[in-house]
Amino acid sequence: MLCAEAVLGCYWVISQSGRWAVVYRFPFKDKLSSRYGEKVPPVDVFVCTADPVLEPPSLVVNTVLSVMSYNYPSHKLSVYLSDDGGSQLTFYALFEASLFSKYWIPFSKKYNVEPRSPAVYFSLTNAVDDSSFAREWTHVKRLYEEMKGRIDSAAAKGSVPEHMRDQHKGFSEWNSKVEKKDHHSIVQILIDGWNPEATDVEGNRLPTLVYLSREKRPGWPHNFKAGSMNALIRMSSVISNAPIILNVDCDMYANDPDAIKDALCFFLDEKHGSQTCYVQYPQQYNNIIKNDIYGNQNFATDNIELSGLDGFGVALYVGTGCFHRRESLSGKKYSGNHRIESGDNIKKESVEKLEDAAKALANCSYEKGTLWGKEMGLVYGCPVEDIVTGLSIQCRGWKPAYYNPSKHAFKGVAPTTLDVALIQHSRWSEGMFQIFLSKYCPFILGRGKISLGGQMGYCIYLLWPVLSLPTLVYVVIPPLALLRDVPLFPSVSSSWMVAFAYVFAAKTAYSLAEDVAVGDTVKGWWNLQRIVVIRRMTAYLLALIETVMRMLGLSQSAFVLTAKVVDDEAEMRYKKGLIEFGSSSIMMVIVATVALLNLVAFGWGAGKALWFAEEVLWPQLAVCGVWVVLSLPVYEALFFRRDKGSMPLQVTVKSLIVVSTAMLICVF
Ligand SMILES: O=c1ccn([C@@H]2O[C@H](COP(=O)(O)OP(=O)(O)O[C@H]3O[C@H](CO)[C@@H](O)[C@H](O)[C@H]3O)[C@@H](O)[C@H]2O)c(=O)[nH]1
Ligand SMILES: [Mn+2]
Repeated sequence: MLCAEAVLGCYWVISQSGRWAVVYRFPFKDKLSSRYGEKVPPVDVFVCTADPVLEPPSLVVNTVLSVMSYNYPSHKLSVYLSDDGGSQLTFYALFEASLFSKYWIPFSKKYNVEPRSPAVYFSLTNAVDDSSFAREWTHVKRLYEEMKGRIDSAAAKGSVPEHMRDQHKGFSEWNSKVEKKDHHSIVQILIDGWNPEATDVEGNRLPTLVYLSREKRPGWPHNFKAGSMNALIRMSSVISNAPIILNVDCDMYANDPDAIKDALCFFLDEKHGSQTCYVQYPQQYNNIIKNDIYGNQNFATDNIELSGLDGFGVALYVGTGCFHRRESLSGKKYSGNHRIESGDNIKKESVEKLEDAAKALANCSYEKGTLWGKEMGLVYGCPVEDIVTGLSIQCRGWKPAYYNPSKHAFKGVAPTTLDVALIQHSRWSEGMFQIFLSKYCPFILGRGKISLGGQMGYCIYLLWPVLSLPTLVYVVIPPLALLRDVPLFPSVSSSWMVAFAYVFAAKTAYSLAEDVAVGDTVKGWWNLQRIVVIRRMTAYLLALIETVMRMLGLSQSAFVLTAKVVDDEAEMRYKKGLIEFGSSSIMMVIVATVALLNLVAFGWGAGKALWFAEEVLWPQLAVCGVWVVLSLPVYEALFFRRDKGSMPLQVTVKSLIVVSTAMLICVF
C-alpha cells in the first residue's frame, strides 16, 4: 500500500505540469482573409483508411467530401485517400464520391451549409418549404442517398457492379490479384484539379482527388499508419506538393468549413509563424451521449492539460485533426527563416505520368536504406506514431500550436463498446510507455531541447501503464484486508487520518470542480471516475505486461484498428447509456472480479458493523464502498441485465470462482 501511495503521489506531481502554464490561442481569420485574399498557400489533405469492414466506405467518403468542400479555393486543395485495405470497394466509393462532389460542393458552398459531411448534414436538417433552397436540398439529398445505397450494397455484396467497373480505368488495377497484405502500388487520380474541364455542375473548378494504396508484400514491414502517411507525403510531393498538409483519420469529418483559414493564421503569423511546425486540434466526436460512459470526451485533457503542454511549447500531435508544415513533417530541422509560399499548384506532367511516378514512391522497397521512418516523415516502430513523431519534430527545433476553438473543427467516431474502448487504450498506453523506455524518452531526447515542464508534461501520458499496479493494489488489497481484519490505514480517531482524508477529499473536489468548470456534467465526471479505474486495471495492465514481453522478445507490437461501427442493438444500448460488457476477454473478468470482491468485502464489513456492532475498519470499508457504488453498472450487467451487452455467463462464473476462493482463504 505504501508503494502504491508513493507511485500515485509522484504521478500527481507530474500531472501538475499540465496545469502550470496553460495558454489559449485565438486566431483572427478575418484579418488573414483581408490581407491575403485568394493568395493563400495550397493545402494537401491526407485521409487514412485501412479496412472496408471496420471502416465502412460510406463513412470514409463522407470524410473525404467534407474536406473537399472546405471554404478554400478549390484549385489549391488536393485530397488524398490512403487505403491500407487495398480494397476495390473503397476505391469504388471514392469514385462515386468524385461524381457526387460535383453536386455537393457547389450546393454546400452556395448555402454555406454546416457541417460539410453530407451524412451528418442531411441527418440534422430538414427543408420542406417551396424555396429554391428546399428544392436543391431535396435533389442533392436524393443523390446522396442513392450514392450511399449503391456504396453500401456493393460493400454488403463484397463486389462492385460490372457496369460501374467499366466507367473508370482504375478498376483494372484489381484485375490481377490484390490482397490486403499482398498487392502492387495503386495510384489513381480521380479528379485532376488542373484540368480546366474538371468542373462541378455550376462550372467551378474541383479540388484534386487521389486514391492511393501503397504496395504491400509479405515479409516487408508496412508500419501501419506511419507507413501510410510517409507514402502519402512522398507521392503527394510529385503531384501537388502543397506546403501545408492536413491529416485526418477516415472517420473524422471537417465540422468547420473555415478551419483551414484558422490554422493558416498560425503558419503565416509574422512573428512566430516561421517556427510553427503543426497546429493540432483536439479529438472530438459526434457520437457522444450525455454523461459519456466511456470517458471519450476528455474535458480536462482537451481544455487544460493539452493547453498546458502548449504553454511549454510541446503541444502533442495526436494523429488526426492536425495541420502540418510539409517541411517539418518530412524531417527538416528548424533553421531560422521558413516561409510558406502562397503560389499556385503547378502541375508538370500528364495524369498517367504522375500516377506512374507516384506509384514508384509507394513501393515497399523504396524506403530501404533511407531515413524514412527514422529522421524523415513519421517515426516507425511505435503504436502511437503520432506522439513520438510530434516529439521528434519538437526536438528538431520547431514549435507546435494547440488550438481548441469553441466550434469543433473535426468530429470523429468514438468507441461505443467497453471492449473497443479498452483495446484502444491498451494500444495507446503500450505505445506511450514504449516511448518512455526508448531513446525517444522526453528526458533523454528532449534534454536541452524542450523545457523540463514539457518533458514532465509528456509523462502524464507516457506513464499510463505504470498506474495499473498501484490502482490494482488499491482495489484489491483493501477488500482482502477487510475480510481478514488487517488494518491498512490509521484508525478514524487517529490524527494521522486527517492526512488521508484531506488528500482524498481535496483531490476529488479539485478534479470535480476542474471538470465541471470546463464543461462536463457531474454525472459525466462520475462516469469518468469509473472508466479511469477500469482502464488502469485492465488496458494499462495488459499494456504493461505486453511491454515486458516485447522487451523479452516474446511479442511484437501491433495496431488493432478501432471499429467504427457496431450492430443496431448495441447502438441502441449505447444511446441509452448502458455499458456494453458483452465480451469474454480477460479484461471483463478483471472488471467483474474486482467489483464482486469489493461487494463481498463491503457486505461483510457493513454486516459486522450493523448487526454485531463490532469494531470495523472504517477507512477500508469506505474505500470498498466507493468502488461498490461506482461498480453498480457492473453488478447490473452481472446479475440483472438479459441483453447481449450484459456480462457473458463464463465471465460471471470465472469471477465468482476467483472471489469465493479469495474469500475462503481470507476468512478462514
Ligand atoms: O495499418 C494501418 C492502421 C491504421 N490506419 C489508419 O489510422 C487511423 C487511426 O486508426 P484507429 O483505429 O481509428 O485508431 P484510433 O485509436 O482511433 O486513432 C488514434 O490513435 C492512433 C495511434 O494509436 C493514431 O494513429 C490516430 O491518428 C489517432 O486518431 C485510421 O484512419 C486508420 O485507417 C492506417 O492507415 N493503416
Ligand atoms: Mn479513430
